[in-house]
Amino acid sequence: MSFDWKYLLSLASYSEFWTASLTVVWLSVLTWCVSVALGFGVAIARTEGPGWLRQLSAVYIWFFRSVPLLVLLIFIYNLPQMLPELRPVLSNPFWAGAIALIVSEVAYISEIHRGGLISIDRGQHEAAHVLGIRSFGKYFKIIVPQAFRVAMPTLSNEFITIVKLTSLVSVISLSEILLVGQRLYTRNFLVIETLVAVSVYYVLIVTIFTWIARWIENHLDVTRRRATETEIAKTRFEHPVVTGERIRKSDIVVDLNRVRKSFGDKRVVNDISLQIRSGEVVCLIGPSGSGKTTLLRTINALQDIDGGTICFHGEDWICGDGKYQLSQTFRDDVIHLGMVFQSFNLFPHLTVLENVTLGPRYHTMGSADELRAFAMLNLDKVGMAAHAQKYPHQLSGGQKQRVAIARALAMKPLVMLFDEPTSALDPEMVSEVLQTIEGLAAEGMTMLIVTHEMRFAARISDRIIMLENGSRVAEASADDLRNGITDARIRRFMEQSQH
Ligand SMILES: Nc1ncnc2c1ncn2[C@@H]1O[C@H](COP(=O)(O)OP(=O)(O)OP(=O)(O)O)[C@@H](O)[C@H]1O
Repeated sequence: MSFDWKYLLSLASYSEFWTASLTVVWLSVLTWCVSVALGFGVAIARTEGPGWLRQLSAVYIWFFRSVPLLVLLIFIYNLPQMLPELRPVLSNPFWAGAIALIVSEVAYISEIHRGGLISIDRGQHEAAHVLGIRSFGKYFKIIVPQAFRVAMPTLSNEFITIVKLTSLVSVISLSEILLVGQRLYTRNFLVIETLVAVSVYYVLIVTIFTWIARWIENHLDVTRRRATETEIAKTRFEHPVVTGERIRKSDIVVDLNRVRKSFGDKRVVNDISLQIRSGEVVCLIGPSGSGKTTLLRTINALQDIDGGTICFHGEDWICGDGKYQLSQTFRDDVIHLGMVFQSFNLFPHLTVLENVTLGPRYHTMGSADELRAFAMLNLDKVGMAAHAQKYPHQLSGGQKQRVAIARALAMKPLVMLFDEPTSALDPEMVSEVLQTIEGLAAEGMTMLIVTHEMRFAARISDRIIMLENGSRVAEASADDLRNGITDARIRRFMEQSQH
């Protein structure tokens, strides 16, 4: 028996195949889109939810990955026998098929999303925290877009799997491509030719969607975008003083009282009390591992404490005595503490301008035009206005850190916390960041800075506090800094660090 080419070619214009192809496309797109959306919910519940929700999502994933799709299809299609009220929906093979596919795919796709979610650096969550962006906004604007980009190649692969899985829906009589083919060859017995045509229709669909997926992947990949510099008229920005003139006020902005923190058996912060007054610049110095970063991070609750209390502007803020507790206003007020991280923690999927406006826009701190203007003003202050339309990967380390400073300033903070802002920078980029911080000090910004840059610390500080093994061991006052540091321990440490 010879291969019937003429018959095969005639199937190219067989309208039932085209109708069935549209059904397959519609069913696959619907399944993929709904499963991608619901899968995110399950993945977030599995990674971040309370214990019971994590368990529930784990059981869902385990169960529906174990049940064969064919069994699920037949079960759902026949469910109206038990629950007749479901008949209007489930007696339609398209909807029964779509529901079975979605229920099964959510289990698989949520695991793909989980891979994307756990690949996102912890620093992204921390940056959202210090900008006061709460869970929903954080996931919607920061985490999910990045996780989606990471998961996209596997998700597009899953789409192709779904296209092929739709052929199983023929068991509940949905007229998809395979069923149309089966009906044909049971009439004409041209099995091979008909199955070749069936395959060609599937290949066509998969090819078109592979192109579309590649286009989406490329579109989401910001590293492919060209860097564009923004033309800036030099006189355009007026720089208001950030926190008023540099006057020593008596009001205490941050007040730490006997703060303690241990990791396991190791006491990392040991009964530290520290007051920072408005307009004051305090540097924390000390050997590596002495607890400087941990102490700084307790102030905005990036790190919890085991004991002691922290007040912000005279109000109870964090309590570590007994059960660790944040004040009721903490979530609203945390935006008044600007934070600059060692590793910048810029949002890589957003432009420089979008990075700086994200927090103020989330908190509706003004109209879009006002926020854009204020962001440009802050970018100009740190010398980055010309780079407003670039993405973080298009910047040097020093430039990234200056954008991070502008992002913190855009929230109009009352105090800025710097966690070793130059440690991740090449030596030639350190000075540009230090100059920016010195500019803020000159404007009267209240700052607490963890640094290993001793000359900078001596130049900029009103006070230097030295930690060792988690304890506050020495202090250099404003007088000391003006007239020469008398404390031998600080002097020795600063001299050693400069060599
Ligand atoms: N999440 C954590 N879990 C366990 N141990 C931690 C954690 N964070 C910090 N530590 C430990 O706490 C100690 C103090 O760390 P911290 O980063 O506060 O020191 P540091 O003075 O800032 O050091 P460096 O100057 O090197 O950054 C170190 O021994 C560190 O290993």
